[in-house]
Amino acid sequence: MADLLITSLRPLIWTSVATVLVSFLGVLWGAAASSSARALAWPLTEDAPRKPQAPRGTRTEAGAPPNGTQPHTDDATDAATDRTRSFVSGSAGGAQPHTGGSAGEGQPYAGGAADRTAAYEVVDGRTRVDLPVVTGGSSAARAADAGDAGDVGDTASTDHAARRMARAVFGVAPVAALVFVLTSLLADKLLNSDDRVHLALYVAAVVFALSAIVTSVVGGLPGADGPVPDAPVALFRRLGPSGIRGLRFAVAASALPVGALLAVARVHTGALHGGDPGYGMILCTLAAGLACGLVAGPRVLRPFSRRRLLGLSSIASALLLAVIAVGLNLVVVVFVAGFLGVAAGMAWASAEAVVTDNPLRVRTGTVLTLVVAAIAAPLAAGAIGGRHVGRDFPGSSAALLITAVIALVAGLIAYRLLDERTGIPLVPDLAAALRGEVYVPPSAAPAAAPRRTRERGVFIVFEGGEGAGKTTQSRLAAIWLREHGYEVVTTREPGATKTGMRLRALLLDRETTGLSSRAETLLYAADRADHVANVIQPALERGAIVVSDRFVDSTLAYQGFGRQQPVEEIAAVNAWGTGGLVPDLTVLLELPPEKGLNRLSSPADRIESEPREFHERVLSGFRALAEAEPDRYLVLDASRPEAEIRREVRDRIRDILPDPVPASTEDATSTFPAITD
Ligand SMILES: Nc1ncnc2c1ncn2[C@@H]1O[C@H](COP(=O)(O)OP(=O)(O)OP(=O)(O)O)[C@@H](O)[C@H]1O
Ligand SMILES: Cc1cn([C@H]2C[C@H](O)[C@@H](COP(=O)(O)O)O2)c(=O)[nH]c1=O
Repeated sequence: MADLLITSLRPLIWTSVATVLVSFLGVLWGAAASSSARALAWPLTEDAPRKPQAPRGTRTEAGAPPNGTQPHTDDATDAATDRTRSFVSGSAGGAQPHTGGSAGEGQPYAGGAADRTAAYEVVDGRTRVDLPVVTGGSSAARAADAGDAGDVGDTASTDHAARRMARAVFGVAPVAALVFVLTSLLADKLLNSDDRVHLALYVAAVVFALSAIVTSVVGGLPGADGPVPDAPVALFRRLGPSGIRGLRFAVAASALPVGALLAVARVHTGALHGGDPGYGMILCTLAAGLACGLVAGPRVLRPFSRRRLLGLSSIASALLLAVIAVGLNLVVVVFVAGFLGVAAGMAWASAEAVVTDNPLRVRTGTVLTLVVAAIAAPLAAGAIGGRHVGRDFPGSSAALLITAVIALVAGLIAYRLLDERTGIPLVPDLAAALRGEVYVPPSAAPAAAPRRTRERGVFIVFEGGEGAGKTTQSRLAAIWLREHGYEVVTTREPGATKTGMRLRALLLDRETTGLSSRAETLLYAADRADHVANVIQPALERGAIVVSDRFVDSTLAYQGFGRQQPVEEIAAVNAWGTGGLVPDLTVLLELPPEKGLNRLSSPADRIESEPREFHERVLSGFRALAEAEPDRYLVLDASRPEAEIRREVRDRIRDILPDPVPASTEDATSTFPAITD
C-alpha cells in the first residue's frame, strides 16, 4: 500500500520539483536582467522626457526677477501653488532674520533687500546658476533654471532608458519559452523518456511561457520605475565598510545552509529511509519556504531595522540547519527545511533592501555561495560518511552540522557588523515592531534635551512627510497671526540661511550620490545650527513668533527612522547644534506617503525619490515621536480639507499664544487684541 502511494506520488513530486526549479530559475533570470538593465543606466534616448529650458541666468519662479528686488507675497494661494518659493535670508555680515510686518504686507521669508541681492549674486547671466536660490532642490528644476538641460535629460532619461532596456530584455523571453517547448517535444519523440520527466518538462514549459508573457506585458519587474541606481560600487559604498563586510557574512550565513541542504538532502533522506519522495518533499518545502521568505521579507516587521532583520534571519538559517542536521526524523527535517527556506528568503530580501536599489550583487553573492556549499557539503558528507560518525549519526548529518556551525559564526559576525541600532535592546525593539511601531528608547525622546529658557517669543513647527501641507498650513497660520498683531517669522528647513541654501542644494540634488547616512544627518544638523543661530533664536529673543516648516523631528524621522540610524544619538547631536531649543508646539500633519507624493508637482528630489518603505518608516517615526511627547504635538489627519486643518491649528495655537501687547503697555493703553476667527 505504502509502495503504491509512493509510486503514484513520485511523478507528482518530480513534476512539482522540476516546475518550481525551472520557474525559480526563470524568475531569477528575469530579475537579474531587470536589475542589470537598471544598473547599466543607459544614456539619453530619443524619446526620453526633457525638461523645458529656461534662458540662462534667469529664474523660472513667477514674479521673482534675478535682481531680487521683488519680495514674495505671502498669501494662501501663493503658498498652495508655489513649491519653489524663496526662503531667502542672510546678509553679507551674517544672516538677519526677517521681521514680520503688519497684516497683509508682502513678506519674504527672511532677510531684507540687501540679503536677497547677496543671494542672487551667484546668478551669473553669462555662465550658469551655481546656487539653487529658489528651487525645491531638484536637480532637474535647477538645471532648467540654469538652462542646463543636458544634466536634466541625463537624469530623467536614465530611468526611461533603463525601463526600455528591461522591456527589450524581457521581450525575448517568449521566444525562449517557445524554444523550450519545442525542445521538450523533440526530446519526447527522440528519447522516449520516462512519462514523469515529460510531464515535468511540459508543466515547466507552460509555467515559463506564462511568466515570460506576464513579464513582457508588464515590461519590467516592480521597482523598475523606482529611483535610478548608482553604479553598484557606489551603492555598496553607501553601506560603509562594516556594512559591506556584514552583508557578505550575512549572504554567506543564509546561503550556505540552503546550498548544503540542497546538495546532501538526497543522501540524508536515504539515511533517514525517506528515499526519493522524502527528497522531493524537502525540496518542495524548502522552495515554498524560500518563496514565502522572499515575498514576506520586505513586508513583515516594517518598522524593524532591515539590517537587524538581515542579521537575525541569517542566524536563524544557520540554527535551523543545525536542527535539520541533528533531527533524525524525516517529518521534522521536511518541516524545518520549510522554515529554513523562510529564514533564508527573508535574509535575501532584507539584503536587497539594505543595498537599496541594486540587488544584483546580493544575488550574485548568494548564487556563488550556494554553488560553493553545494560542492563542499557532499564532499564533506562523503568523507565523513565513509567513516560513519556513530551509528545513528550519518555523514550527511555531520556535514550539515559543520555547515551550520560555519554559517552561525558568519551570521553572528554579520549581525554585529550590520547592527545600526547598537545600544537599543533587541527584545523591546522586536516587540514594538510586532505591534507595528518603532521602538524609541526613553532616552531618545527629544524632551530629554534641556529646554533653553527664553524670555519671549513662541516657536511653532510644522512637521510631516512629503506634500502633507506643511507649507500651506504654516503660511495660513502666519497670516492669521500677523493679522492679530504678532510679529511672525516664517522659515523652513533646510535652506533658510545663505549657507543653508547651499546645504539644501547639496542634500536634495539627485546627483548627490553616495552620501553616507551619517554625513546626511550632520549636514541637516549643520543647516539647523545655522538656522537657529541666525534666524530662529534672534527672532525669539525679540519676542516674535517663529513658524518653521520642519525642525529637529524631521531629522529624527528621516535620518533616524527612515535611514534606520540610532535616533537617540541623532537627538543628542541636534540638541547640541540647537542649544537644546525645542518647539512650543509641533503640528504633525499625517498623510500616507503615496498621497503626499502624488500631491507634488515638481520632479522628485533626492529624498522624495527614496523607496516607499523609507517614507513609511518616516511616517511611523513621526508617529512614535508624537506619542512620546503628546503635550508638545498636535497630530492632524492631513487628508482632510485645508480649511478644517487650518481651524484646528488655530485652536491649538490660541492656547499657547502670549499676550501680543506687553503688560506694561497694556496697563497704559488697556488694549487687548482678541483673537477670533
Ligand atoms: N489639505 C489638503 N488637501 C489637499 N491638498 C492639499 C492640502 N494641503 C495642501 N495641499 C496641496 O498639496 C500640495 C503640497 O502642499 P504643501 O507644499 O503645503 O506641502 P508640504 O508638506 O509643504 O510639501 P513638501 O514636503 O514639499 O514641503 C500643494 O499643491 C497644496 O495645494
Ligand atoms: C529638515 C529635514 C528635511 N529632510 C528632507 C525632507 C524633505 O524631503 C526635504 C526637504 O524638502 P521640503 O520640500 O522643504 O520638505 O528634506 C530630511 O530628510 N531631514 C531633515 O532634517
